[in-house]
Amino acid sequence: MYDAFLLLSFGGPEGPDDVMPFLRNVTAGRGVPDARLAEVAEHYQHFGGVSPINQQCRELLDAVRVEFGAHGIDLPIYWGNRNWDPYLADTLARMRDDGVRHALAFATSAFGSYSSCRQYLEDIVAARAKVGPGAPAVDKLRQFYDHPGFVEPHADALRSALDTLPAGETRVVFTAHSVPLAMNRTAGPTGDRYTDQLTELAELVADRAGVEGGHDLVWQSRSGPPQVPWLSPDINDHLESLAARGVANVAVSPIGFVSDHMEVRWDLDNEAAETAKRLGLGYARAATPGTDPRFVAMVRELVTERLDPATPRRRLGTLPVWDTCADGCCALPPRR
Ligand SMILES: CC1=C(CCC(=O)O)c2cc3nc(cc4[nH]c(cc5[nH]c(cc1n2)c(C)c5CCC(=O)O)c(CCC(=O)O)c4C)C(CCC(=O)O)=C3C
Ligand SMILES: [Fe+2]
Repeated sequence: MYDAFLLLSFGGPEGPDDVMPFLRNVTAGRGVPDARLAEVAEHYQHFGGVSPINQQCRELLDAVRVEFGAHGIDLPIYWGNRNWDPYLADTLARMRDDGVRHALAFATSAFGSYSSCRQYLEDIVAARAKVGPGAPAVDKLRQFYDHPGFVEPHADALRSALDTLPAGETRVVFTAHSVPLAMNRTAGPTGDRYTDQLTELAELVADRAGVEGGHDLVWQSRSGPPQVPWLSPDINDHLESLAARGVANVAVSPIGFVSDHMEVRWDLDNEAAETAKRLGLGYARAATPGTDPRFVAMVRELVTERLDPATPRRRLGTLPVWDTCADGCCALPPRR
């Protein structure tokens, strides 16, 4: 039934001149103030205008190709992005030309919510419409927030980060991309699925990393106009509270991310690390899954379970997951 694999990702600039056009693609019609765009543009320019996400996608594709080969999965592999080259519509046109009829898509986000799930489904619809007759059908793989191939690399990375910290009271801080409160309210079939999944994932990772004495879940990389409420606290504000409480060290686990996106490289490795330094907090940031063999095997398992319904569907969490999202699930929240 399925005849191709598609990596569906966010996309990112590949040089200084790409940065502003990329940011305009991301924020078209989203009401993000120019001042915020200028600030984020600067983050990208610190890296020569190159987002780390593209290289990470290429590495994941290479690893998936090897993994498929080792497990006899004979699907051609494609890559298409929402916001930058290779654009999804161009990829779908190429797939049509290659004779692809029905692809399985792995999106580089583990969670529900408009930004992390529904928007990818809309990207598929829009790209198919642009390609027109003969565009391949594309089915997105299930949300993998609680798959052991995602949980275990995060847990091991947290353990390693904890092991680098000096003596003293250490707090484990899980972090994910903030979203508008209204977006969390429409996440999943009954709302709040984004925060519920992250809350459960934080517990799964903390358990497996042997964390004792509790942990926090906080938010980062807030965008949008200041009068719109987003998930809080922000990680930097939270570090202030921890320092005020006399905590000596923080181990930061970016469970909201599959790889070291700009939000990890800049907002954590630079901004949050500086905040910690200013406050005299010891700081260690845990690695993201990237191309951890368990994460790559997870991608293959998610494909296999769709090719062969007899395949066990591994997961550790308790919230419902499904293959096909209902209409209106993770809807775009109303703008005020
Ligand atoms: C939930 C979520 C994820 C995680 C799930 C997932 O992975 O999908 C995510 C990922 C990413 N977000 C990214 C980049 C950006 N996100 C922006 C803006 C926004 N993100 C939002 C949410 C999310 N974003 C939202 C609600 C906005 C406001 C505008 C809107 O409603 O859409 C902006 C505009 C400037 C700004 O930050 O204001 C940029 C540049 C990159 C690429 C990074 C790289 O280059 O490595 C990645 C992986
Ligand atoms: Fe984003």
